Formats: sequence, C-alpha cells, structure tokens
Amino acid sequence: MSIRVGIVGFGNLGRGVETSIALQPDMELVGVFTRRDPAAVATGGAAVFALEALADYRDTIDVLVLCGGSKSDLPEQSPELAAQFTIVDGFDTHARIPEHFAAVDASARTAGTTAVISTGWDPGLFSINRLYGEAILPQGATYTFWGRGLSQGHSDALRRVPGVAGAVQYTIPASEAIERVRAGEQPELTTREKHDRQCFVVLEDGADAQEVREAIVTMPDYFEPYATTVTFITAEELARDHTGMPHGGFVIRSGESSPGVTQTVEYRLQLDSNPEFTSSVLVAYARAAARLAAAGDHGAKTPFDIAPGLLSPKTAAELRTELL
Ligand SMILES: NC(=O)C1=CN([C@@H]2O[C@H](COP(=O)(O)OP(=O)(O)OC[C@H]3O[C@@H](n4cnc5c(N)ncnc54)[C@H](OP(=O)(O)O)[C@@H]3O)[C@@H](O)[C@H]2O)C=CC1
Ligand SMILES: N[C@@H](C[C@H]1CC(C(=O)O)=NO1)C(=O)O
Repeated sequence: MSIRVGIVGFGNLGRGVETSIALQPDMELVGVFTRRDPAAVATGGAAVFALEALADYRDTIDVLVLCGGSKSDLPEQSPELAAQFTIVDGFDTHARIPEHFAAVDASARTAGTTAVISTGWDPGLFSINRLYGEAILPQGATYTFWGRGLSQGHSDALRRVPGVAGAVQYTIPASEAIERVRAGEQPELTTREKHDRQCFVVLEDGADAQEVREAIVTMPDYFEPYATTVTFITAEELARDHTGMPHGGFVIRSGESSPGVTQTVEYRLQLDSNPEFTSSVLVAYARAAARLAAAGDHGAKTPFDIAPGLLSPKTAAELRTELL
C-alpha cells in the first residue's frame, strides 16, 4: 500500500518534494495545495488544488509535507493542518522551535495525528549529529558552520519584509574561525565571529531603501545577531545572477575520551541544490510520520524522536542484513 502524500505550498521546497516523491518506491503524490490560483501554479505534472480543498482529502492523504516559509507560513499552517492530517515541516527558526513544537503537539494530540517538525538539514541532520557528538564525547566542544551558500529560511524572511519584491541571502562562514576549530583550539566563538550574512534585495516600486535595510539588519533571530550587508539590485540582476541555490556546511565535535586522547567527529554536506536536498529529507521523514501515525504514535516529534530505520523504504529485516 503506497503512502499517499500531499504537498502544501509550491515554492522551492514544494518543487523539490514533487521531484523526490517520484523516486520513492512506496509513495504516490496526490497533489499540490496552494493559497494561490491553482491555474497560476506550474508543477512538474502534479495536480494542483486550492488550499481550501484539503478538507475533501482527509481520507485520501496519509501525510502532508508542508513547504511554506518558517517566518510566517508554518507557525500558522502547521498547528492548523495537524488538526486534520499527519504532517511534516522544516520549521527552522531555531529560537522558536520549542513554541512551535508546543503549538503543533497540542493540535496533533487533540486530533490523534502525528506531526514531525523541524526536519531538513539544519535543523534536522545537523541537529542529530550535534546530539551524537555530545552524547558520545561529553568532554568537548561542538561547532556548526554553514556556507558559503544560499539560506532558504533567511531568503524567505527577506521576502516577507514590506517593500521587498524579491531577495536572496548568502551565508558566509568565517575562515579564521574554521581554522581555529580545525586546529583543535576549541575556541569560544560568538555568533558574529562565525558567520556573516549577505542579502541581495529587489525593492518594490516606491519602497524606501533605508527603511527596508533597517528592517532587515534589525530582524530578531534572522539578521540582528550577525554582521549583515544589504545590496539593492534589479529584478533582472536577481533573475540573471541568483537562481542557483547551492549550500552546505559541517558539524564538528572535538573532545577527549580520556586526558590527552582527542577524538573528532565531523559530518559534512555539499549541496548543489539546498531545496532539492532539504525536500529529500522531508520526504524520508514523511515516510516515518506515516508509519508512526499508522502505529498510533501521535503528537509532535522532532528528528531526535524518530528511529532512523523508519526513514528507509527497506524493512527492518532488510536493514539488518544490508546496512547493519
Ligand atoms: N530545516 C532545514 O534544513 C531547511 C528549512 N527550510 C525552510 O523551508 C522554507 C521554505 O523555503 P522555500 O521553499 O525556499 O520558500 P519559497 O519562498 O520558495 O516558498 C514559500 C511559500 O511561498 C509561496 N510561494 C512560492 N512561490 C511563490 C510565488 N512566485 N508567488 C507567491 N507565493 C509563492 C508558496 O506557498 P503557496 O503555494 O501557498 O502560495 C510556498 O510554499 C524556508 O522558509 C525554510 O524555513 C529550507 C531549507 C532547509
Ligand atoms: N535552514 C537553513 C539550512 C541551514 C543553512 C543555514 C544558514 O545559511 O544560516 N542555516 O541552516 C536554510 O533555510 O537553508
């Protein structure tokens, strides 16, 4: 029996989820549900429906993959849709994950659904590797570096600023900080000492550039903690120079298992396409969410709560013989 999937929101992630589902032996895509006019949304072949039509699909969709923006879509959509469906989201406003979890958990427990939140790569796979490092090497230091690459969450946050017609954000890691970490110094590094953020913004006609710049650099959680630059460009330049979405980074845990015995754990990603990779993670967690829901394991989950085997289309017996 295939897992029947719905996509909510059709942007970079939504397109990636459609592509990823086509690669899965045990999944089928029921359709895309959008807040826009369905006729205006071009998919790779998937049927498109108005978001309001979702209520008619409660018996024909096993799990929804929510592809909205974390700045303002998911805080509303995830709790709302968890009241009707098993869902997966990539909510990535780290400072607000506890409150997002609480809101989604209350909704899912009341409805008897399962909701996997904050999966992807960070939060997500990087979070899991930070946990492994700290559980295995209690004496040590953990570091996370991203980029240079395009952050979808920060680009989405830029696009939500009044007066912004289009935007992208690149994350730049501090090479000196990386060198100190790799040298085993275990330095104390502030947020500002690890990354800079470069924003490229297209203004709406009549928007005030200084007001937009100020709204960006002071934005809590996203830009305020960082050295952030804002460059205004034309829509033509955005379309010509900023369509690729490569990214990547690494998590490193350096610690001592006994005095003088240093152990280093590193997990690295190098991504041609941030959205296609993130979508692939969301789809694997959609499989886990559907299985947890079928087993009656309801409420909100983070990637920490989910056994890795649930992500695989292989049976537990196959995993024991092939991957253990
Ligand atoms: N955990 C992780 O590691 C990661 C998390 N993410 C999260 O994924 C979120 C979504 O990223 P991304 O897909 O790049 O965001 P997009 O801006 O591409 O899409 C967000 C939403 O905007 C709407 N939209 C898309 N295109 C248009 C358009 N042309 N006109 C009007 N509305 C549009 C869609 O909703 P609708 O169809 O309803 O209009 C869509 O769901 C990010 O905010 C980030 O938080 C991303 C990467 C990694
Ligand atoms: N959630 C991020 C995924 C990684 C990238 C990132 C950053 O560049 O700040 N933080 O986490 C994204 O939206 O791309």
